[in-house]
Amino acid sequence: MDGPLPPRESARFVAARSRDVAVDGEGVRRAAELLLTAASGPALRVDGWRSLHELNPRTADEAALGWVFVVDTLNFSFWAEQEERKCLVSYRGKAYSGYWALCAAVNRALDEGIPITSASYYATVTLDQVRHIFRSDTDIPMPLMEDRHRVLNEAGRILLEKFGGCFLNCVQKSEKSAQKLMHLVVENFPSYRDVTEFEGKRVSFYKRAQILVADTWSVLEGRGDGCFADISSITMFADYRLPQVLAHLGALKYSDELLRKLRQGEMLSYGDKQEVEIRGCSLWCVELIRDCVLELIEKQSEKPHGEINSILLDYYLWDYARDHREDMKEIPFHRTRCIYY
Ligand SMILES: Nc1nc2c(c(CN[C@H]3C=C[C@H](O)[C@@H]3O)cn2[C@@H]2O[C@H](COP(=O)(O)O)[C@@H](O)[C@H]2O)c(=O)[nH]1
Repeated sequence: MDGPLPPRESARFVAARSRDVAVDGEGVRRAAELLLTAASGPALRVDGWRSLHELNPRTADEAALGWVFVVDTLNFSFWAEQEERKCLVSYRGKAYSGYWALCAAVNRALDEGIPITSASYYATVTLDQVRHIFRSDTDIPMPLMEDRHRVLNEAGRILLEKFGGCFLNCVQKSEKSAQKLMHLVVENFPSYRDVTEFEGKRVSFYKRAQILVADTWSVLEGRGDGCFADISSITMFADYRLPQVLAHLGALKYSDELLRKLRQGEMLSYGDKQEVEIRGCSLWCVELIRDCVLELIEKQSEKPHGEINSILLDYYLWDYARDHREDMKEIPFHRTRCIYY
């Protein structure tokens, strides 16, 4: 059986048939203009990944890649049932939530002498140890703890069996191709197989596999083993924050029926028609925004130093969503519990 449509083609297919979610041309242009103002700044640069985020690794070595691999293996489903009662992890005097709580817990474990980024450790780590490592300051635990334990054991065992326990070996097998690395990850690590069906077609968004490639490129600052010739073929990462910020910017429109569901906090299952429409249209929307940004850059005199791609636009929009949480309260995010995003 042939594989699923690749992410970009999946998004195009879904967006063309979507009924409850639509990409808005005017909103795409407005979002592109917002991003253009950032294009010459530090945010839309591959070396921004480290300098802008204090929890990210300070080095560009094998240990840093090991950190990226274990974090992106667990990079899913942090949203809380009630925004005011959520998992928090304090690290070096600062409390973090969501994705950053995951990073803070990993760094806290390393400081405590727990080798959480070592495959030989997390291949056999127990559920109780995982609960301790990712413990919350509040009485609200990080969601899907049992799933986190399972995917950690699975990823650790496979990394030991197939790549000598070292993610750098997997990166080097990709021979500086982002697509090859993404497929190596999806073929070897089942928890990364973000594939579903839409109107009879198998579609893929590969959110965690793509962000793993992007974070590998970022932690290596696009140099050496991270100098991927085809890095711009990686799309945005179809999570639950990007749709929210794209809707907030007017680039994505929801039907009244879907908006009512989202406002009521109704859960959508992974693979539901409306859930796939939200993810597919978001991915397609960022592709159109990128095309628009590149068009606008063509028209202006000074050019940004490096290539603007969907990864850098995604990172910027994701950070924007976190910084504008208050302004976005009216736009709910969709609630899906799964290990894929
Ligand atoms: N589209 C996209 N989704 C991303 C990321 C990140 C963090 N990555 C980079 C950002 C800074 C670092 O430099 C990392 O490289 C996490 N997520 C997703 O968001 C959700 C968590 O959200 P909240 O509950 O608010 O923490 C969850 O699905 C998580 O998987 C990204 O960048 N883009």
